[in-house]
Amino acid sequence: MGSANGLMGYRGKQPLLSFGVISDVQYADIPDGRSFLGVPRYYRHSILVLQRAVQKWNNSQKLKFTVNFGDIVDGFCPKDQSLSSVEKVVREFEIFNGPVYHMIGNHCLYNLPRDKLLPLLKISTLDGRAYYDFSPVPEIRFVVLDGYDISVIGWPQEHPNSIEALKFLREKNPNSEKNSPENLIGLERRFLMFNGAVGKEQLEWLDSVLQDATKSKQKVVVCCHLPLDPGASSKEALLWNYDEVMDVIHRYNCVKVCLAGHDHKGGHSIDSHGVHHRVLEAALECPPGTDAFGHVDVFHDRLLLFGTDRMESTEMIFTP
Ligand SMILES: Nc1ccn([C@@H]2O[C@H](COP(=O)(O)OP(=O)(O)OC[C@H](O)CO)[C@@H](O)[C@H]2O)c(=O)n1
Repeated sequence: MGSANGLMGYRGKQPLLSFGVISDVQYADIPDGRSFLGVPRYYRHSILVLQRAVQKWNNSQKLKFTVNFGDIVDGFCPKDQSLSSVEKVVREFEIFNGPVYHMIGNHCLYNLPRDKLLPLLKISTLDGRAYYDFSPVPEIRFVVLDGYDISVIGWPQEHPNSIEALKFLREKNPNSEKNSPENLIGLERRFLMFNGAVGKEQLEWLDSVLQDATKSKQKVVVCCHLPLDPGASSKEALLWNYDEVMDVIHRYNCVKVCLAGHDHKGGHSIDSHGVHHRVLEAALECPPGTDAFGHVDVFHDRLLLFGTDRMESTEMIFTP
């Protein structure tokens, strides 16, 4: 993924800023298991990966903040331990010497509803919304999307977003098991219950943020638990309306990189408009003693992801 030489060549140059990344910790105090497709999952070890990440980020002394790409606690966590487990993982993040920006994933929402989860993750938005942006240096803006805005998980059943999601899912996925992609063809395989969509209001908000970033000559990094490009991800892991989100992004030239989690094996692509998509490898799938986290150096013309162990390093040179 990317060129190791490129990364080495840039060592020693001063980035605009650096930040830490980790995804899909999916901690639970339960024995090791496997995914639906048989990939081993190490539920107790994943928090050790996070601890080593925080230690390394703190030792580096150069990271301005860190980003958690969602799914901090696994859905198999016993429900009477959901709250304490989320608190436990959040406490580990808080050992980091700087701000931590969280986003929500499906597994977070299997454990706690939005009204309980968002305050713990310090996502202080209105009415259960979980999208926001921030600008750590004047030249760069980060946009964090809420991929479960329209979703059948996390909202009360009678919430309009939950009703809209159920209607959509029934239309798009005829299987009685709505997490099953059976008989769905090609990109239709993303219409699964464990995914979600960005709603109309959020799309409008995204458009206004990108308009403002363009006016301010900022380069933008978009972060979302769910991947936004089929080239970087399994079809089954994509945001339901990744195409609508990318249509908004492609109206502007300011978004240079989209980062995501959810598809645990990771991936990298450059789309038709030159936007990089990097899906991060999951902490959950690290066999004991191995790691998957990293830090990103941001330059005017590129992002360099320095991955540890199972997280691949990636050079993402911006398309002008
Ligand atoms: N083909 C599949 C895949 C999964 N399921 C069931 O869906 C639920 C969630 O799956 P899970 O793998 O736990 O979801 P993650 O968010 O950890 O991972 C993301 C995906 O791997 C993206 O590719 C669970 O109940 C599975 O059993 C399914 O029925 N059919």
